[in-house]
Amino acid sequence: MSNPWADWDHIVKLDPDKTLVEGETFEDVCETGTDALEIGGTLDMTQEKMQRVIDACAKYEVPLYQEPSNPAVVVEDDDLDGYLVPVVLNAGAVSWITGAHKEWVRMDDVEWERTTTEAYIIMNPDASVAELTEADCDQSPEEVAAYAEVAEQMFGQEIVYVEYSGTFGDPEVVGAAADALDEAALFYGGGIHDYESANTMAQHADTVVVGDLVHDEGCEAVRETVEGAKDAKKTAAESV
Ligand SMILES: CC(C)=CCC/C(C)=C/CC/C(C)=C/CC/C(C)=C/COP(=O)(O)OP(=O)(O)O
Ligand SMILES: O=P(O)(O)OC[C@@H](O)CO
Ligand SMILES: [Mg+2]
Repeated sequence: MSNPWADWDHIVKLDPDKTLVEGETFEDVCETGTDALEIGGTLDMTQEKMQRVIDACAKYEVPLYQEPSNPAVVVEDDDLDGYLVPVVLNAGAVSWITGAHKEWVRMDDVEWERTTTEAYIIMNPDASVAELTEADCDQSPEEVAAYAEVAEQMFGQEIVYVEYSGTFGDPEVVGAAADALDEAALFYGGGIHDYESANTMAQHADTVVVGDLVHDEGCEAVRETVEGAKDAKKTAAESV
């Protein structure tokens, strides 16, 4: 798989278990200016719910990726541009590092040319994803940087994902991860809710991921985060 995310500043992550704001459509989401859609969540995922969102987004231009939270929810669909499959580096339960993946490969004919892993470092202990994976979220900036380096240099990961799902994280942690990476892309997600929060994290991360906001506040709020992320990239480009 080539890496289209090299051009992504902003992703909207759609949770198939949540609804859009009343009166809004997936077309509105696609028109926020986001660079890609990732479909996934931790709790109560099913293939049917995933499929519904894929079908609703298929006809728009924005690249569409599934982020499966377990092998049973993977949807085979040509409308998807690909699969971004988490590997949780700081999981307490080894299943989320390799076990689920082993089962997936055993069960399915994985389309490797459309599949890339995301090396997650989970940092918010209150997130469902932290509970599920029994993640050890007590990590200093130096430790997160070390995880990022391990991901890229030892495990050849193309994407490292600093995940604060549900809360705005520490920019110092994200900056440390960014400094540790050479070629790998750094995704940041968690608590981005306005221009400023998107702008701050996009100064460190290559790509910011916006989740809850689209479901809770809607597309106008998401559009502001797109602007915040894009402005951070513009400013960085101007200063070199
Ligand atoms: C091998 C395959 C196909 C899948 C396994 C993939 C793995 C390791 C998943 C574990 C981590 C996980 C559940 C990632 C899903 C994406 C994610 C982090 C969503 C954020 O979820 P939360 O915001 O915590 O959950 P809710 O919004 O559902 O509460
Ligand atoms: O829902 P939020 O807090 O925006 O987090 C986005 C994403 O990183 C979740 O996997
Ligand atoms: Mg969530």
